[in-house]
Amino acid sequence: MDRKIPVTVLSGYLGAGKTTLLNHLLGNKQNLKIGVLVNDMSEINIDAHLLEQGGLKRTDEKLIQLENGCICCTLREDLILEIDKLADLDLDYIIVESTGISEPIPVAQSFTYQEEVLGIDLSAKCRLDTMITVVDAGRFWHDYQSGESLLDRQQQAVEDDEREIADLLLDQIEFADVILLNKTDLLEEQALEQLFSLLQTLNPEADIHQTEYGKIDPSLVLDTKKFSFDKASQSAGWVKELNNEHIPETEEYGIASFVYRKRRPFHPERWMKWLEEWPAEVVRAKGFFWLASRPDTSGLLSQAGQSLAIEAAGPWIAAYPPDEQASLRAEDEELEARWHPVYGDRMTELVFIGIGMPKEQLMKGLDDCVLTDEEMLQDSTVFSDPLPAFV
Ligand SMILES: Nc1nc2c(ncn2[C@@H]2O[C@H](COP(=O)(O)OP(=O)(O)OP(=O)(O)O)[C@@H](O)[C@H]2O)c(=O)[nH]1
Repeated sequence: MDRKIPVTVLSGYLGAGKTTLLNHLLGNKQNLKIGVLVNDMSEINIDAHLLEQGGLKRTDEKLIQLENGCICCTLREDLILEIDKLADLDLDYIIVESTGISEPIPVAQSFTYQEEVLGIDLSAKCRLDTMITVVDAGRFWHDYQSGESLLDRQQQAVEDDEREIADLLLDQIEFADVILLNKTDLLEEQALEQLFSLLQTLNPEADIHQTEYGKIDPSLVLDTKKFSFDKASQSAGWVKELNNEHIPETEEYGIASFVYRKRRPFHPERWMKWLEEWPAEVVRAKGFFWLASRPDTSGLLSQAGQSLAIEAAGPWIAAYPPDEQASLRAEDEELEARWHPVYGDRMTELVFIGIGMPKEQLMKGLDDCVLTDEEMLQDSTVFSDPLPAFV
């Protein structure tokens, strides 16, 4: 194979307008021979005439529906198998419409390595070109703030799928190369501009376009050469803030972000209380925290809408035996640069993105959660810790 087939993957929550966009692209594809992989839990609703007529020859087009119904990590084998089949046809382009509940990262990963069980290496035949996420302007806030899981809505991929809808929406937004803010007809101008600015803050690397019924110039979403795995993993606004690349603020709509950095641990009870009274203005928060009662392990906090999760982010290097600490510091310049003579790498670094956030007040509230000078002298075991165990 002398040329790798470019692939565009469409993501977006259920009903956002993926199929509408796909139909639009198929109807405006000029002379491209496009293979389509639809992975839809509901019935396929691509206009039949777009596949049969409109210059698309049956042999050129292939429409495959995955029987298991969903492109998720568990079902990735099906996806790889079917794209591999498509790639053997004489196609110019492949478009994959993933289900509204699939996470984009596992889908993108399928294009980057040799799948062991199947022995298929898609990266030899295909090139992931663009990850598009379609956002429903009319429903975004409703879904994001709903506090519901896929399970609540009976939309889970597998029986015990407890993913929160807000987390899924964010994964899809933060990993995209191109975001289509679709259904712009359903939102007032002002609210639309605000949502547009928020999307820019959540993913400063993405191209964002406003669309109605997915009507977009195909060259903005096909063969853009925008995808790179490393770039996509680093494009989220919170990652940029943590890396000290401050995202420009859009004063007009009150959208702002800041990082809270502190080389003092949180008092578990005061931190828990702060989490329980989560400020409504914060739309997205993510980062690492140091908890006084758990001096060996760093915590990872991730909030999206009503969904708030904490988990272990790995051991603090400062909890390692001194010789191991020394060798790790010698190997890792970045670690060495932020090493503190007393606390080592232990510190809190949390990014907050929100609308109309009272930054000073929030910073003050967080400062009140960290240990006082007196408490700093106490042993980690004296603090009662109501937070859930790290997993
Ligand atoms: N008002 C309005 N409706 C739209 C727009 N784009 C799509 N729709 C409608 O929204 C509904 C869902 O669109 P689809 O394209 O099927 O959405 P989808 O993302 O493919 O949905 P799933 O496959 O269920 O995940 C359809 O009734 C569309 O006609 C738009 O810009 N404005």
